[in-house]
Amino acid sequence: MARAAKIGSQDPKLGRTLLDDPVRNKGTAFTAEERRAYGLEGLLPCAVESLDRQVERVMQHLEAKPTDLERYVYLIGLADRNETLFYRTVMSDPARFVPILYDPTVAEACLAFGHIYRRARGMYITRLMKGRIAEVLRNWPTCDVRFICVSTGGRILGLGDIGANGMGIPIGKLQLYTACAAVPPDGLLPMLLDVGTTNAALRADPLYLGLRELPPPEQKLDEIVEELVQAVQQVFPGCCIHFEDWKGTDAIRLLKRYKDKILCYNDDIQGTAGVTLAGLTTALEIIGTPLAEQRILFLGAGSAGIGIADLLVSAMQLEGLSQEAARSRISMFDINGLLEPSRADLSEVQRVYAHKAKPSKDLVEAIEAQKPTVLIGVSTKGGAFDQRVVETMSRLNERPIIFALSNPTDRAECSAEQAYTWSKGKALYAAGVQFPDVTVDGKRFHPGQANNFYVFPAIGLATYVARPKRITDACFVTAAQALAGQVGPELRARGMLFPSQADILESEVTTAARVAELMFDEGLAQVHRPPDVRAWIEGQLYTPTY
Ligand SMILES: NC(=O)C1=CN([C@@H]2O[C@H](COP(=O)(O)OP(=O)(O)OC[C@H]3O[C@@H](n4cnc5c(N)ncnc54)[C@H](OP(=O)(O)O)[C@@H]3O)[C@@H](O)[C@H]2O)C=CC1
Ligand SMILES: CC(=O)C(=O)O
Ligand SMILES: [Mg+2]
Repeated sequence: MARAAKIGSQDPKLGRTLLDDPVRNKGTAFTAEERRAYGLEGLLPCAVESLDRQVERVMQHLEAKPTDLERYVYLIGLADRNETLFYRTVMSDPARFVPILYDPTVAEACLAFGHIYRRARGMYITRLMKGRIAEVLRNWPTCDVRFICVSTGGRILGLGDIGANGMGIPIGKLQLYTACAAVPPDGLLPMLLDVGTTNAALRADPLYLGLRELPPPEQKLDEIVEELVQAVQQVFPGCCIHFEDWKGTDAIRLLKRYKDKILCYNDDIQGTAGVTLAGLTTALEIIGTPLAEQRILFLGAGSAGIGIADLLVSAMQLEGLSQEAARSRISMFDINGLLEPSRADLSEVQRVYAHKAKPSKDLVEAIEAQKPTVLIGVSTKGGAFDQRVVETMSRLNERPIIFALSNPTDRAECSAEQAYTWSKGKALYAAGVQFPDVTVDGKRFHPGQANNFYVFPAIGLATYVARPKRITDACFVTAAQALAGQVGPELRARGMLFPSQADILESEVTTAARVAELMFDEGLAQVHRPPDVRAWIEGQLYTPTY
């Protein structure tokens, strides 16, 4: 589905307006006829170029930039000038551009957000708007908003609380809905719920763009969130709220509160769980043992850790274990050590993974005691899987599964090179970022990238087409199964646990089709079921053409 040029009027003054509108601007691709009709003559050089020629120029500009952060700034500027050209560029080579628009470059962009800021690309809601949030939402120029990705900036990647600087994440996540899954970009609204920040350095930065105050207590935060959620239902009915990168405890509490009440999901909890289950499914098929027989140890027991653990429990139950037996196969270790019943600092959701064991603050000691077959890092602690950790896992297991999921690159619990070298090529490894290939003893390994971008754009696409009432946990299990099903023998032989990023659109559409089928099967979808779901989805995909 190409985006309509939306040029109807014969107003000769329209030209300037068109050039300033990123959705309708074609730049040098306006034809001679259009230039005459819309008062564009003289406002452009005489060459009339194709979209592909324009992409060629963009590629040259990008080539000349010295860093990925500068490429990021350039691409965001391009999106502000000409959205079609922006998406044509990034969709032409997703494996190259996803790491620039998103993880890991977006981390640098967020840290420098107030300094590289050009223009607002979404909405900023603050507590100062309390009582008027619906009125403020109406300031957004379109009422057909299909997705809001909202963060408080309370936990951005593994960077901690960076407040309003976190806006880079909702912008990037929604750009990936389109760049990876061809969700039409018109109805996507990035949002920063600015509740202040605990980050004193940022509050003192003269170029910081957010509220310079500490976040409110939980109850006050929840009141603002409740008003925002209700305002979204009123102003943008049918809109899906995608929660992203909130402080872990807020993320878990709010998902529990809203998941059965409104159309929403939390990507860090549910999307991450989906991609991890997919990677684990593939890894276990390579080894040839079922999930229900694994012992899984997490480093980190926050929103991502709990989300993954809970979904793994559901998946083990599908393999026949009771909930209790499934939970008993999962242990967790956080900043205060192994989760066990004598710990007084655990939340309700953590307590179910606190099994009777000797208290320990030493990860290697915990590994020796628990004998995990799978080690998953979601701790934000770069380098936490040191040589002793990887060697211990490799001594205990013929093929240790080691997922170092913390972002960005320097927060990964271990690098691909470390995992393959220290395990002597035995590890089945994935990380949140894409590490380069590694050669150990003459064998080349292609590390997996277990990042939720394999899942959330597909959930977005399925939601876009099927308009479900709710997004359930089953949607994420289905997404994981669909994703794992796409890693055939040839990819596995290369050590790959996920589909190739060069084929990301194909992968997301395949996953979305399975999720949409489930939405119809479970009575969640609110549109008429078509005879061929996949073909029906393909007919609604955005293509960046003029
Ligand atoms: N690859 C992917 O797709 C995704 C990756 N992530 C990454 O996972 C990480 C965690 O995210 P999330 O769970 O949402 O964050 P949270 O803040 O909710 O959780 C972090 C957890 O790690 C623990 N922790 C902190 N420091 C250490 C340490 N030094 N040693 C052991 N544990 C520690 C925390 O303990 P305490 O609470 O006591 O401080 C907490 O349990 C982030 O880096 C994020 O980028 C997240 C989502 C998706
Ligand atoms: C990838 C992601 O969502 C995160 O690191 O928070
Ligand atoms: Mg996230």
